[in-house]
Amino acid sequence: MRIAIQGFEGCFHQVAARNYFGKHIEIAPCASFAELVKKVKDGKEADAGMMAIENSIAGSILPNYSLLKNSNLHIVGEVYLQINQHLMVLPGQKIEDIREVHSHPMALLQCIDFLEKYPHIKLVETEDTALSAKNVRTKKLKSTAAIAGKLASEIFELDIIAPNIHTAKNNYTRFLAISKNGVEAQADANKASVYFETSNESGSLVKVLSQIAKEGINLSKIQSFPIPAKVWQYYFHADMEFEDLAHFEKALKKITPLTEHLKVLGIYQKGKTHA
Ligand SMILES: O=C(O)C(=O)C[C@]1(C(=O)O)C=C[C@@H](O)C=C1
Repeated sequence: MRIAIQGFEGCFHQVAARNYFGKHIEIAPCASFAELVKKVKDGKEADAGMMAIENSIAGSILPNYSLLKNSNLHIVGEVYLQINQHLMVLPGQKIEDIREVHSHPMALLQCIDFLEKYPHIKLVETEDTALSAKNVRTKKLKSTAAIAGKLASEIFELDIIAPNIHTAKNNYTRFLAISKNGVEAQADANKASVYFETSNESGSLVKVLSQIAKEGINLSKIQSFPIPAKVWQYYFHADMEFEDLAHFEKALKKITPLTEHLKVLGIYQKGKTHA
């Protein structure tokens, strides 16, 4: 299988893709999330994709929700990956020599408490963690450090001068497995992602949420987004956990009349939240 990922050799998406799809996949690297979605959609270079959606420290990757909604791709699964961020440099460099730190914006956000201790160091956002590490090595960037995972430090032979610099010990990123053609929901599926709109009147969202609770569904995430064409109106993305497919289908029937434009993005099996 060819799996499109955001990032390049040694990045966290690669690890997530291997964990989910298996060791023998072929990776189709992409410089942005938009390119990832495009590759999965046109299907010439990728059969499926792996896309980060939220992180336990830095929060939701908001543009990815809109990318998903607009692409008509399907969510077929999820994977949670523990993320350990390290500060790495060319051998011999010390923290006092560093003037710039390069990494993916989500990785920089995960390490913001550490980075605030060095206000003179410039933060530079890049396509991904591993590419930042690669650039330090191939361009011989002496006063530049990269924030990336251990795998990248090994591939690009960089020294870790500050290990585990993410703000909280438990740092997890949730990734979604996405595909052009949805797979038929399995009877043992226990999670679904949907989006919907509600009318802009008092209590309309509460009615939906109460119905979800009444049906015994666990709402594991809800996120609101502006609807670009309708100023100050919002749509909602909701992740729901349930017992089995029949349980979800029953609840969905009750929720649908309370919403507008409801769409199921995927029905899949919940990923393991701890390594
Ligand atoms: O830069 C990488 O290594 C990535 O795979 C990207 C990414 C992200 O998009 O959130 C993946 C996991 C980590 O949260 C940090 C960065």
